[in-house]
Amino acid sequence: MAQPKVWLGVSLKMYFGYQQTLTWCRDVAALAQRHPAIQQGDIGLFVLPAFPAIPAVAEIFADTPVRFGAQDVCQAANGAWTGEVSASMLQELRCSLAEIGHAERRRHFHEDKNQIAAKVAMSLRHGLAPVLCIGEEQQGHPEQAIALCAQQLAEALAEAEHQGLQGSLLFAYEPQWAIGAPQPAPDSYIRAVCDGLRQLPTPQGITLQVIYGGSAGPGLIQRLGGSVDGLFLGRFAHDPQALAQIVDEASVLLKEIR
Ligand SMILES: O=C(CO)COP(=O)(O)O
Repeated sequence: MAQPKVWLGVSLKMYFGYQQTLTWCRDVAALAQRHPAIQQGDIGLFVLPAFPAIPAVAEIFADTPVRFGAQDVCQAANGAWTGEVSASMLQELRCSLAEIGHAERRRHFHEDKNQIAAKVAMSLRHGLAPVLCIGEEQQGHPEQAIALCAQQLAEALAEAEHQGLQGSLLFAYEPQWAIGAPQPAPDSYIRAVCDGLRQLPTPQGITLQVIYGGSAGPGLIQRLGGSVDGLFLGRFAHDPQALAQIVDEASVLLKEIR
């Protein structure tokens, strides 16, 4: 299947309970069913619920183009890794994506670059597109952010390159200072950084699309224009109507710029 021109992804983090997750996903499934740009594959919608909800979410999205995946994946294939979930089990559950290296996991669970590189490789090995989260801690100049992200991207892809793995990767540029904030990073800042990130080299056989996350919500995708390949949403997609508005904005943008 061709890659969508615009991605809209939502991580539910640990905000919703089980039933609340399913109710929200049913609303998203209905949105996907009625929206031509999603049906035609121009907009790729994906949802990352908490692990226990994945089988039920898979049922809800079964007859829709909505992709789903996990918020994390184990770096090891299987074995004595209490509390972890393997890439192969996610594959069995029909996940197509695995989020890796979110700032909250780096902060609370001290995930380091070696773990992240191993998770990227493990995901690609099992046909899961990594949603690789990278972003600077403090706001500075766009050039500094690009340099730091470039280094983190190279580190995250090192193991996959070493193993000669192929696949597509979503690079979620998430400046840490803009996550959980009242508003996203300034438009000009996001555009400058994402324009730079889209030029970064990748190992042969690995393709990359850049999406922005960090207090993204209605109005942002149009302001960013063609500088990003989509958005990675959190809180501001909890209201299904807000998500529907963002989908509408993305389809207007597609008509304008592509
Ligand atoms: O971290 C994010 C997406 O994974 C962004 O979350 P918020 O949009 O809630 O800041």
